[in-house]
Amino acid sequence: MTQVQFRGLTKRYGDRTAVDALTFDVPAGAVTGFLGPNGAGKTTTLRMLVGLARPTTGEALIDGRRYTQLSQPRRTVGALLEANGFHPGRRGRDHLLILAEEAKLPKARVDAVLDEVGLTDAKHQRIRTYSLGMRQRLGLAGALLGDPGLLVLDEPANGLDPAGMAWLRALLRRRAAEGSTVLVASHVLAEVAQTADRIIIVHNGQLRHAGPVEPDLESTFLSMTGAETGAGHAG
Ligand SMILES: Nc1ncnc2c1ncn2[C@@H]1O[C@H](COP(=O)(O)OP(=O)(O)OP(=O)(O)O)[C@@H](O)[C@H]1O
Repeated sequence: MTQVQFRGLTKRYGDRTAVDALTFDVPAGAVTGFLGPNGAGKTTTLRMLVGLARPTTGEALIDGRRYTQLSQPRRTVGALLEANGFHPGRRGRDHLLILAEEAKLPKARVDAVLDEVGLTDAKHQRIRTYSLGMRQRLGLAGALLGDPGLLVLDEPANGLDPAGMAWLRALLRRRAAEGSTVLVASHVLAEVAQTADRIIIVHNGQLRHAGPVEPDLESTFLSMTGAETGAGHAG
């Protein structure tokens, strides 16, 4: 069971505060949807959780430690933050083999995760030939490689077709049922309503709401994020 805690987490870029004193917990054995308008600070928060950005103040803790203090990060945390960071000329399976080798994970995990994300038939294709949805699946395969107790996913449904979204939902539900901690940032409220147990809503870097998924998620979201929601706060 992997516990995640945010304590006064703050990130400033110059005089812009992207993440503003966020304090909340993410429970194990559940899918937590992380919601907020464009520019609300979701990606920055997740990047700090997985050690890709340094907090200005405060901390993001995984089982009481910062990401950089974890002894086996890939076995503890699986992250999908952007599906563009691939070498286009590399084959899907080779990409995962390199990750496995770096993390000292058994090669057998590569074929297991390729199967889990439905890419077995495409594993020898070069990544440049992959569709966006296939890249998302490859990114997820990388996140699953170390069989981690915590999944941190930023817009994982991007580019997935309806069958892909149903598959992703089942995967996240299964992981949570097995005791994993699953934190998913998304814009797609309908998808979150179907997948998540709990929601966190942020706006202007601040926590606006934390609680179980409610029947009318859209109303909750709109009231917590105010009239600015539709105003295109793309940062
Ligand atoms: N490297 C950076 N330098 C300067 N400002 C940044 C940087 N990264 C993020 N920001 C700013 O921080 C704020 C939060 O951005 P962030 O990407 O975390 O929001 P988000 O909730 O993930 O948005 P979206 O839903 O559009 O992906 C925005 O105003 C953004 O412009």
